[in-house]
Amino acid sequence: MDIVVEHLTKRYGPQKAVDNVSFRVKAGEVLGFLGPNGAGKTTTMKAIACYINPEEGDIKVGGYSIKEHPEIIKKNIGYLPENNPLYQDMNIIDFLDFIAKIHGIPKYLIPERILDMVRICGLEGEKHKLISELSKGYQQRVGLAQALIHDPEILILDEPTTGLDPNQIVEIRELIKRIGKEKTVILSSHILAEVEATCDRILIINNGRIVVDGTAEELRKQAAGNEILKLGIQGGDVNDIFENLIHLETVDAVDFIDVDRQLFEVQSKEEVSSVKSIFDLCVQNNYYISELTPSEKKLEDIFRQLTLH
Ligand SMILES: Nc1ncnc2c1ncn2[C@@H]1O[C@H](COP(=O)(O)OP(=O)(O)OP(=O)(O)O)[C@@H](O)[C@H]1O
Repeated sequence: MDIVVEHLTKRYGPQKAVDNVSFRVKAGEVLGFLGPNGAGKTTTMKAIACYINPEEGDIKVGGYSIKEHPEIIKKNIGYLPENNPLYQDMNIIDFLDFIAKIHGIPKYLIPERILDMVRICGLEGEKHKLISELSKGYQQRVGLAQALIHDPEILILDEPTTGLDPNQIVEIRELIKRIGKEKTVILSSHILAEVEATCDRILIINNGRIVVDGTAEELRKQAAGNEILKLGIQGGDVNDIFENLIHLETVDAVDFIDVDRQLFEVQSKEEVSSVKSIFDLCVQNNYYISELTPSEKKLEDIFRQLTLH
């Protein structure tokens, strides 16, 4: 089932939490929804899961509008809300049984569905424990199990690794990746590395508006701009080398990184590379290159650049 979000706007009082947002998620895709606190991620996800009504715009899930057929959409969506609200005084089996009944799963199918969830979410060893006795990581697995029990085609996970320790984060990401092979997943996070590790595509939202839509690779390219090289040159006076570099036709700017080690940062002009002209310069002057590496802008920097207010 494809998800099509069209001109979605949601206001809280005078504030637009989501402002004319449009995007599409193809069936089978794992989409990372990324943004700083208060960007509008939860609001958008709640609207897709039919928990809130937007003032303007529409969302179609498998062709069904959230305005006309929320009951059909809810059947096809599994939702893990932020902070994962669970009944602490129930054990896992009873809790999943309760959720299965809410979803209207036929009684005779429920035991099998619960066993499937326990297996898929790795809950075998803990299944008779009270939820309050579980670690945060296992509670999150129960949250995933409740979202999956009615076998929805789409899974919406709001910050699924918040509050987990590093080992639990890795485990939950692995689990999401496995589930993502069979489902359409939208996952929100404000951690870029998480989205990059788990998702096919990234959507960045800021102040209620989409600022980027693409793969991590496209995002890097879009923000990469001009070529930047970290360059080490030996065999000549550091200031002469600097002067020679700055006069190369392809070079826009040169900076010292480390004078003693004769390391420079060279920025090329738009859409050209300076690698060949640097090489020719070294040959002409009997210099030699001790280091030449393109410096890649980190995704983290790109994210900050795009979401700075
Ligand atoms: N029920 C509400 N009443 C009033 N304002 C709200 C309500 N829910 C959200 N907002 C506001 O809407 C904006 C978007 O909130 P939202 O929860 O969608 O952001 P988010 O990207 O999920 O943030 P976070 O990462 O902090 O969870 C915020 O400014 C928030 O304060």
